[in-house]
Amino acid sequence: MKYVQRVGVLTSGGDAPGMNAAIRAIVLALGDDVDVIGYQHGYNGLINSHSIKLDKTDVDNIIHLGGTIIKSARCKEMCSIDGVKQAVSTLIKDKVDALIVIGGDGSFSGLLEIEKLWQGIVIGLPGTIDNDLDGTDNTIGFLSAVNTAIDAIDKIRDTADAFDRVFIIELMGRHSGHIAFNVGLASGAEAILSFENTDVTRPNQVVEQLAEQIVEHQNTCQNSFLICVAENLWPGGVGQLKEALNEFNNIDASTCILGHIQRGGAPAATDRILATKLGVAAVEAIQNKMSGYMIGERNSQPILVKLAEAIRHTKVVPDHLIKAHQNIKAINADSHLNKS
Ligand SMILES: Nc1ncnc2c1ncn2[C@@H]1O[C@H](COP(=O)(O)OP(=O)(O)O)[C@@H](O)[C@H]1O
Ligand SMILES: O=P(O)(O)OC[C@H]1O[C@](O)(COP(=O)(O)O)[C@@H](O)[C@@H]1O
Repeated sequence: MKYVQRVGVLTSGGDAPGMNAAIRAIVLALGDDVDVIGYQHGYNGLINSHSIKLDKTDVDNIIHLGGTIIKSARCKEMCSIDGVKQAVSTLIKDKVDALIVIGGDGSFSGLLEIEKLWQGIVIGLPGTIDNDLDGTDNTIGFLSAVNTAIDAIDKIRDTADAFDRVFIIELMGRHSGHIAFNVGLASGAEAILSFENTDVTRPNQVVEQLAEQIVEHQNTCQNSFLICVAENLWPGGVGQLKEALNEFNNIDASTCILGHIQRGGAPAATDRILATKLGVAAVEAIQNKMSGYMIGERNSQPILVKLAEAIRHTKVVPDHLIKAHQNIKAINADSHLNKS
């Protein structure tokens, strides 16, 4: 294969803090001799041939910015063979030698479709706040989202404490509980309801147990009670859970959906460093003519994971985190009972 002269980059799916830091690292590591084309709005940019040339000056002072300077999107057309063919024809027309896609498992599925029809090098960088990609300890954006949510919940705790209120807080992650669990643990939530520890096929049982826990807490320590709930877990949403608690035991809970604030804001230090490390490693992989890999991180070291492996299974919340929450809950309940 000839020397790599032109590299395409795009960001796809939900944006994640640190995507800009990754773009910066890629452009700087490739240096002046390689052209970088930023395809805009995810795969739409490839399909509709919307792109900008990226050079060193374009990535000045972006390491601290949330969002993505080349925009992101979800692109339905890419899920059809015609869309994939169109994307490939743009890569050929633009004489691109390698394509780097920063996104999650959906975006990597798109990249694998491109790989089937295109001779160039394809590399994925894990960019999603959901942290659900197998083969990497963390995805770019996850820890920033966790920090943002913790900041918000600390504020909710103040007002909840002032009124001894019950708050149900919804965290992002439609299919995975990494955000809900990590945020719940770090904000000291009294309850965490996530895919890994909640059987929503038995909603009455869940409500009964939760209500018991709330009443016991209110009787023993008279303080706020925070419940972190993963998005898309409870049938009908957190509003329905509030209603169910009210109907079951007259519990008056407030709800707060943190929503997209979790995706915005400056990337945390950890994400700036992760994105820079992985961006540089992506360039190294391209220079070594490695194709079909996600660049992940294991024990602080960049690693290459086959794209197909990275998306085969959704990464689940580790058991030790679930246990840690259970143990803390039990110890907390005991100590309040002993005091009363
Ligand atoms: N099976 C697929 N084939 C081709 N493209 C896909 C496929 N699944 C997802 N994509 C593309 O990737 C985009 C982002 O996927 P999505 O699941 O929304 O986010 P993420 O990449 O963060 O998981 C989709 O809008 C679509 O353009
Ligand atoms: O911004 P949208 O399109 O409403 O999507 C919301 C979803 O995107 C995310 O923020 C990120 O998901 P992806 O990275 O998989 O795209 C999810 O946590 C959330 O469920």
